[in-house]
Amino acid sequence: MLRIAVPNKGTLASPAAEMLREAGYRQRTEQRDLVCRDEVNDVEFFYLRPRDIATYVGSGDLDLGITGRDLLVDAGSPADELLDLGFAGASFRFAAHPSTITTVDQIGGRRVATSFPGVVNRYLAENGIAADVIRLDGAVENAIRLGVADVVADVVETGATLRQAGLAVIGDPILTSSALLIGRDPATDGRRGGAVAASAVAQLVRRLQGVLVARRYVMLAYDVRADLLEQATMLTPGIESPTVSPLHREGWVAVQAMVLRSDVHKIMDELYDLGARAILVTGIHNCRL
Ligand SMILES: Nc1ncnc2c1ncn2[C@@H]1O[C@H](COP(=O)(O)OP(=O)(O)OP(=O)(O)O)[C@@H](O)[C@H]1O
Ligand SMILES: O=P(O)(O)OC[C@H]1O[C@H](OP(=O)(O)OP(=O)(O)O)[C@H](O)[C@@H]1O
Ligand SMILES: [Mg+2]
Repeated sequence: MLRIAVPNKGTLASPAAEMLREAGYRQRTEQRDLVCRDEVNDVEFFYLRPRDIATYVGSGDLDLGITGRDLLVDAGSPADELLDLGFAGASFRFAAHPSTITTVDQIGGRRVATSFPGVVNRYLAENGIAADVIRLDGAVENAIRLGVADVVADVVETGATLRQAGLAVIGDPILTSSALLIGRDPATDGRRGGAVAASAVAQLVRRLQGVLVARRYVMLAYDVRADLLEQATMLTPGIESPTVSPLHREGWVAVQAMVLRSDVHKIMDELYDLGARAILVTGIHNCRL
């Protein structure tokens, strides 16, 4: 049975459970449940603090986990990134009061408050900057106002928290984060499972990839005159190749192709201008490509 770590609370918890549900897995119904067995799929889910998930997966005590890239780097865990799950996007950045520090060079010799000391120390070491890292649990933006630090390093999503604290970002992002599926690469991990576990992991990855594709793409269907088919299918090449079926109406064909959800309105306008009609968009619930 595969054992998988899922965030129990915070930003990652509900989108992670939602994605697993969409991939066909059973999830807990009570917020306080710590374990959920999915007998049908032969998987057991453990609900853990997202910060601890890289540790459990890195040690091999759990097979897979969902956590943020910043949390994975912070833990210094040997777990590998298996799949970017496309949610909980954020960057991890330095910030300070703009009247004090505005460039990364000026961080040397200063006090940096963060709840991600692993990420910050790695960055400082790689860039040859000597600074004093102060570990705090959260609300680090307050550390400057309270005189505990000169610089903060924290997760920035909208930037609203920094603005409210009167702080401005310094330099480029230290890293760009999003939710990941993490695990031990079966090619390099001799300790658990063997072929059966590797194929179970591959199946779970395929299911999650199916959800990602279903979220990004829609199915577009339309009718077009056969002599315009080449031009129309240039607009809708599909992923492999569009499906073209005969229509009862002489000289016309029906076309079906997957298109990016973000492009669908532009493509529909272009197809209409070309002469296509009965242009229909439908959602994809799931897929295996
Ligand atoms: N606006 C955000 N605030 C915090 N974390 C975010 C945000 N957007 C994305 N994330 C990502 O979510 C993960 C942090 O989740 P975590 O549950 O540890 O913190 P949280 O959501 O701030 O919860 P809490 O601080 O209440 O424990 C990180 O990978 C982070 O990059
Ligand atoms: O750029 P924004 O959209 O404002 O989001 C980023 C902020 O949200 C998080 O704080 P959270 O509310 O989780 O509090 P915490 O610092 O106590 O974890 C994070 O630590 C930043 O402070
Ligand atoms: Mg937080």
